[in-house]
Amino acid sequence: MADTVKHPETYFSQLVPERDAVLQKLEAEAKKEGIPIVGPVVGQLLFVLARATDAVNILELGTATGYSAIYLGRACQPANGRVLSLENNADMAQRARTHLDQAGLSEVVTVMEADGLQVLPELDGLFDFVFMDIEKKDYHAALAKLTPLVRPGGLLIADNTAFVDAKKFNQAIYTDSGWQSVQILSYLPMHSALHDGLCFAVRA
Ligand SMILES: C[S@@+](CC[C@H](N)C(=O)[O-])C[C@H]1O[C@@H](n2cnc3c(N)ncnc32)[C@H](O)[C@@H]1O
Repeated sequence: MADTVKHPETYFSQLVPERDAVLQKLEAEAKKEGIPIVGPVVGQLLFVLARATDAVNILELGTATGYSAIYLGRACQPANGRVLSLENNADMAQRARTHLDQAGLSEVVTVMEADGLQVLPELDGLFDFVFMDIEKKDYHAALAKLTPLVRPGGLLIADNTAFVDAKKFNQAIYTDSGWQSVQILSYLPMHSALHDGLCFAVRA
């Protein structure tokens, strides 16, 4: 059997991607204020997947201060893509807009102050890529509303699916023939909850 590194958590923590000054500032604020941002590993994962899937029409549910939106915006910017990010807290939405401006992404990412559950049925267009990171108890209701907005072959990523509140969503996407999904349980260095889950699903 092949040798594996002795302490994978320590080892992979040394390989966490570098961040620029704006992202580092948001990480410091998140730590100080207890804001549950995705952190640099999931952020880079979103970037890689959005870039790899050539996503140009991206939807995010749950902006907070704009940390994950920066990764999504940077992923689609070269292809002239756009991100619509929904945030129901007015103060957070405003902070995110300021940060996205500082990151040079104000033309790429639109932060809409709205309750995702209410506004989803009113949205037009088909999205290539959706990142869901709102209250986990609302994932199940959000799934029904966002499904018609995802193009066939589009990707849905849901964060924190190891939270008990996400179980109804997990069961629904597992059994829904309209989605092909997979859940990963992983050590994610600098992720908000170290031994958490992530769901990846592609629209049939
Ligand atoms: C986990 S944080 C988002 C973190 C962000 N994705 C990041 O990694 O930088 C969740 C955010 O979703 C917002 N939120 C919760 N329920 C929502 C809803 N129904 N519609 C829109 N935003 C919601 C909260 O106010 C909070 O700012």
